[in-house]
Amino acid sequence: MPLLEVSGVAKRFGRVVTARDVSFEVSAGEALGLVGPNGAGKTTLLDIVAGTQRADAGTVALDGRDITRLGAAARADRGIARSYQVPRPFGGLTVYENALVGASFAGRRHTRTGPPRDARAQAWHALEVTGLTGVANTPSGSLRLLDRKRLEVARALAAGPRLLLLDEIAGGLTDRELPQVVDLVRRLRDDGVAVVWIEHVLHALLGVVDRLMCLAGGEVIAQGDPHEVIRSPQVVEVYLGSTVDAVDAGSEPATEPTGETA
Ligand SMILES: Nc1ncnc2c1ncn2[C@@H]1O[C@H](COP(=O)(O)OP(=O)(O)OP(=O)(O)O)[C@@H](O)[C@H]1O
Repeated sequence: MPLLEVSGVAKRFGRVVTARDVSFEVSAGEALGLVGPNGAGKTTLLDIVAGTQRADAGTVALDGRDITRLGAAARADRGIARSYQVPRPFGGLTVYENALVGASFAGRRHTRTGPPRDARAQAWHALEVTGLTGVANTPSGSLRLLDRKRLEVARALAAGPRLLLLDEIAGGLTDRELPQVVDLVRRLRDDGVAVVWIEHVLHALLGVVDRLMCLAGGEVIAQGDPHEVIRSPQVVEVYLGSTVDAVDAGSEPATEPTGETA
């Protein structure tokens, strides 16, 4: 049984259709890459899985249980965590305190007297995994971009997710920084966390994901083996254009810049 099962999801904002009968599955410990042109509906799809947006139609199931009607907090309780495209840590809090906020978001661990011990341990573990223990006491507002991206993952990870939804965590990073993020996602996946990763930095994605899905105009136009997907004529036409041969070599599709820069 797949860990996540999205079936027949539809969503529109007025005339803008962001999902039209979208279906996909993710197994435990599997990494799925999500690509597509700007405005294709990728982030909205992540929102629908995380429960921060309601679909107009379709279902979302986790472990075979329908969670379509559950809100974001209840889904977090069940093991879904997400990062946001533009990291917005609580700038006045330290890196550790930000991770602790993430750990406390997992409702089952929250008590009226504050975060219990295992939340603190979980927060510290998230900093260890993401390589942030050296800046644990640094105010997060003063972090460089790479560490802000790591903190965004750490905050999500601190909630102890089984399914981690990542939204463009590689955007704006340098060629020297990128492999660190790729390695981080790979380790999480290898530790058994299922990952759905939206990313325009294709060669970063291709270094990790088991499967790739391309969304355009709210429709899944290809999904499957990553290298087959990037060579699919439809994906080349609507997303990659003439850069397809260069993608494996490290170039990126010609999209509008969407991530923030350093
Ligand atoms: N809350 C909202 N209200 C109205 N329109 C919205 C809302 N959220 C998203 N949209 C619109 O839905 C479309 C899809 O947006 P979405 O952010 O899901 O695309 P995306 O594929 O993630 O794009 P990008 O690669 O640029 O991040 C866009 O046209 C966007 O303007």
